[in-house]
Amino acid sequence: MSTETDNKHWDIFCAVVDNYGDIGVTWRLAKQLAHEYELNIKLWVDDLHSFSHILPELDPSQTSQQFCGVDILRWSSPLDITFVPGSVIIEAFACELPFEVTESLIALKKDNKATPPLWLNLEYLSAEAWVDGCHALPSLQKSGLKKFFFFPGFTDKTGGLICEKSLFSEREQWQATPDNKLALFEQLGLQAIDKNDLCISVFSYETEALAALCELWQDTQKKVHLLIPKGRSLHSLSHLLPIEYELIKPGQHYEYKQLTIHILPMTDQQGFDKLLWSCDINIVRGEDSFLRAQWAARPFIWHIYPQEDDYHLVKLEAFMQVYCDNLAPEIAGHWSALNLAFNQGAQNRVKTLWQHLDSVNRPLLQHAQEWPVNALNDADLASRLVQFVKNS
Ligand SMILES: Cc1cn([C@H]2C[C@H](O)[C@@H](COP(=O)(O)OP(=O)(O)O[C@H]3O[C@@H](C)[C@H](O)[C@@H](O)[C@H]3O)O2)c(=O)[nH]c1=O
Repeated sequence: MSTETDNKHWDIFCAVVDNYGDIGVTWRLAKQLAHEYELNIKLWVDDLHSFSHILPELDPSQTSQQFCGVDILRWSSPLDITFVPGSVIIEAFACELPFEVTESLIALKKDNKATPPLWLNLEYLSAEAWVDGCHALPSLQKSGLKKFFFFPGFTDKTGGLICEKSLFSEREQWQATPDNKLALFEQLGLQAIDKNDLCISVFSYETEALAALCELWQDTQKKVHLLIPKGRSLHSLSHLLPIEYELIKPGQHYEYKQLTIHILPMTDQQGFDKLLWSCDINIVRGEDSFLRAQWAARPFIWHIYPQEDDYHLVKLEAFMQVYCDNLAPEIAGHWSALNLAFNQGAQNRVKTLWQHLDSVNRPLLQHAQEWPVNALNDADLASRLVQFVKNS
C-alpha cells in the first residue's frame, strides 16, 4: 500500500501446530519489529490459550488486545475482525492465510492502482546447506500473486537468526552479577540452591536419556539442581516422583541424594531467557528455546523436534557441524556425541559421555561465550527482514 502510515503496518499470521514454538518464534519477532523498527504489528493467532502459557497476562477470551506494542488479534474462522491490508504479510511456517486475506490480496492485484502487501512465508530454522540457495526465492501462486520464502539460518546468505539488539549486553550484565541468579531462583519459588551447586534447566521432549542422567546425578560429588517446568520432560521422570503427575505444582522440589528436582512455573519469554542465562547447562528443544540457549552463552544440549524417518537427525548433524566448525576435534566430538546420545535416548552412552563432560567443560563454555557473535554474522533476522522489504 502506498501511504507512510500503511507502510508501517505489517500482519503476521501464526497457526499453533503444537507446543509453544510456532507462537514463541512469531511473538519474539513481532515484539522486536514493533520495538526496534516502530512497526505497527498485528499478530493473528489461532490459539490464544497456548499463547497465554508464554504470555501469562494474555486473556484468551479477548478478540483484540495489545502487549509490548503489538496488537494481538484472535484468528478465528471466519475472521471476526475485518482484515485491512498493510504493507507486509508474514505467514509463519507455511500456515494457510485466511480466505478473507487471500481474497483481499487478489482484489488488490486486480486493481491496477493498488499494490498488494509483500507476502512472505517465514520458514523453520535449519543449519542445512540447501537453505542458502532457497532463501528469498519467490513462488508464483495460482492467483498470480507472488510469495517469498524467508529462511532463518546461520550464514549471510540466509535470513539470519532472531536476536534483539540489546540482548547480548543485557545478558552480559546479568551474568556479571552472580546474585542475579539466586534472586531469580528465589522469585521462581526455588529453595536451597547454593551459588556453587550445578544448575541445569530442562525443557526437552520425553526421553529415556533424562531418566538415565537423573540416575547418574544422584551420586555425583557436586549437588545438582534440575529446574524443570511441568510438561513433556517431566513425563519422563514420573517413575521418580513421589506423587501423581496431576498433583505436581510449581515450587515443589524432590530430593534424591545429590539431585534435587525443582518444579518451575512457566514464565514469559524474558523470564525464560533469564533462567537460561542463570543455569550452568541448559537442555532445550524445538526452535526458539534452542536459539535462546545459544544466546545464553552456556553449554547446552539440543533435544530436536522429532520428524518422520529420523530426518531431525540430519538437521541435528547439520547444526552440530556448524556449531563445532572451529572447536578442537576432541571437544567437538564429545559434545556432538552427547547431543546425539540424548536425542537417541541412548541411556548408557549418555551417562558415560556426561561423566566425562568435566574434561571438556572449560573449552565448551568458552566456545559457548564466543559463539553468539559469530553466529549472528553481523545482522539478525529482523534487520535482514526489514532490509528485504525495503529492497523489494
Ligand atoms: C518453559 C518456557 C518456555 N517458554 C517459551 C520459549 C519458546 O518461545 C517456547 C518454546 O518453543 P520451542 O523451544 O521452539 O519448542 P516447542 O517444542 O515448544 O515448539 C515447537 O518446536 C518446533 C520446532 C515445532 O515445529 C513446533 O510445532 C513446536 O512444537 O516457549 C516461555 O516463554 N516460558 C517458559 O517458561
